[in-house]
Amino acid sequence: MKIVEALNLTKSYEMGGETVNAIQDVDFVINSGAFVSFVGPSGSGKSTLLNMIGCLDKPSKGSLKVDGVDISTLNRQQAAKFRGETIGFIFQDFNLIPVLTVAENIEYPLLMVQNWPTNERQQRVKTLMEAVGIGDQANKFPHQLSGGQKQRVAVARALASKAKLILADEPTANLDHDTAFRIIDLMKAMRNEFDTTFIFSTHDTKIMDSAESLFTLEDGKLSQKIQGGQVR
Ligand SMILES: Nc1ncnc2c1ncn2[C@@H]1O[C@H](COP(=O)(O)OP(=O)(O)OP(=O)(O)O)[C@@H](O)[C@H]1O
Repeated sequence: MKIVEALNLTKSYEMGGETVNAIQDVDFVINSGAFVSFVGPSGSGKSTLLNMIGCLDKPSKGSLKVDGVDISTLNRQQAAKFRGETIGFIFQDFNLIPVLTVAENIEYPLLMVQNWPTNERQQRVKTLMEAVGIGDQANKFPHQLSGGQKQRVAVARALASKAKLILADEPTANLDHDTAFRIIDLMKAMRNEFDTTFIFSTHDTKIMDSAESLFTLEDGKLSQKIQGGQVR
């Protein structure tokens, strides 16, 4: 099943009278359950592309379907609901809420977006903390954690509401090399365990080898794919 399908996808920005084509006429398909990376240098369009897949931004031209929904047809409210139900996010700077504990950070999307009963919520948080290897950190606050531990919390939070698709924009950019590999391995293990799809971006050529499918972006164009990805 296709989880993301892009056809002639283009995103342009107007800057001081000039048009910047951040993504230019890109076609690709990502299947459910894939572990995919978009790789490219700074400014190649990775964030622009992930923001569109995450329904945070709309295409200028072409079509983009996520879980079968043409995202350009959604208004702000519909996009927010769709995101909450379908997509989890992992950020390079972790984006944990500093005044909440580890367990509360993971629980947060279940409270804000989905109305789960208390006992199910707590069980879900416990399961995820154990799955990502932070079962003993539940009551710590983000500032008491290492970078790798913070990103483990963020991975658990992204999985909390059973998202079909997890988007991670440069998830290893603020981690040392070994920790970066461990986080990518963790994401892959979580893909297997929780039956979701992971799409991450990176400019790190060593990290990208961990992806099962790889798309290369250059100046907003998809120039290459390796392994199981499909560029049409
Ligand atoms: N809101 C915006 N307004 C104008 N131009 C933008 C905007 N967002 C991105 N761009 C331009 O689009 C191009 C792609 O940017 P994008 O942030 O997607 O690249 P990236 O590959 O994610 O880079 P990085 O690795 O540095 O985050 C760049 O030329 C950038 O300057």
